[in-house]
Amino acid sequence: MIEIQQLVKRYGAKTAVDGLDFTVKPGVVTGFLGPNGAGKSTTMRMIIGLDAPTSGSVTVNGRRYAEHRAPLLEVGALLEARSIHPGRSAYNHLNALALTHGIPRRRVDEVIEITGLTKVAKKRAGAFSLGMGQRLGIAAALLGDPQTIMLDEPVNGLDPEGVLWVRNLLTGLAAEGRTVFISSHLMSEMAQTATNLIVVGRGRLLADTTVEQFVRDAGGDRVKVVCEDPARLRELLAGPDVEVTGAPGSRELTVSGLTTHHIGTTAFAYGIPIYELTRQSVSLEEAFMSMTEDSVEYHGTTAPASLRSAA
Ligand SMILES: Nc1ncnc2c1ncn2[C@@H]1O[C@H](COP(=O)(O)OP(=O)(O)OP(=O)(O)O)[C@@H](O)[C@H]1O
Repeated sequence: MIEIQQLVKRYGAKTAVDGLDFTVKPGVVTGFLGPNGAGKSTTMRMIIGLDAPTSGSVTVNGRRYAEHRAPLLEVGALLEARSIHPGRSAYNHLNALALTHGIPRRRVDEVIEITGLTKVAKKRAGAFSLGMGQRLGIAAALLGDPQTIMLDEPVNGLDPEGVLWVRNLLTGLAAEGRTVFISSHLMSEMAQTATNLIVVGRGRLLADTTVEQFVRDAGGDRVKVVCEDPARLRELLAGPDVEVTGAPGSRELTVSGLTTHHIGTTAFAYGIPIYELTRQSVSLEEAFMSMTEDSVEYHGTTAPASLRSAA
């Protein structure tokens, strides 16, 4: 369990983290989302004591990171995948870490196997591809068999097979009851891996929710209906927490608060022909973009200035 209370981090005039409050619970994968510069890495660095908060507190399993007798056995983290000596082999890197933390050598072999590095374990890490480096970083994070695992952009540089591997690994670790906290700005990936979501923008908390609720709040439960008698269907569907909209003269309605099943069976019961009945699913990507549009630090343009001024 990671608990963050009123966390603030300032670098001179820049406030990177601005009063964050949230808890990362065990047993599920929690995604940490936010646009570039939102404060994700800074928050993660404070969780493992690499940076000190300006104010507020961060604890892992009830204690500050530095107060744990064997922090590596408590929290495994991947923040900088490339923070390894290039001349050292993966095996020697992990073995050195294990030796300094009282971790048995067989655990080194185990994490090498779990992360699929067996064939390259004796090679110089400097010659590793980005994906192999990422696997090595994850191996180091798992070395102490920690209850809490925190990974910054874990799928960065991985091929589709690697992405799937990380997804299965993380959901498996969470299923064992561990706390799994991962950052990304790849919404689509997060949608498939995480159950809970913490969304930040400009250092502030924008949402502390589930992936399901996040999408639903963004309008993901709307149903498009095209039918013969929209005015009549509208009357039949009316009820508390149901919203039906449609333009006059159009056969199309947009319904929220009811399932396609309910709408279809109601129309059928009253003999109203239905021409289309579609659940309008908003992707996590769209939901995220609409939530964070005011907190993106670096806006790109989608068209050259000449085209925009002509439009
Ligand atoms: N050591 C530092 N000195 C000054 N400013 C910093 C420092 N570290 C981070 N910042 C600033 O704090 C803000 C938050 O940065 P941070 O790296 O935590 O964001 P992030 O959400 O991890 O972004 P990204 O997705 O790009 O990795 C940014 O504006 C960044 O420029």
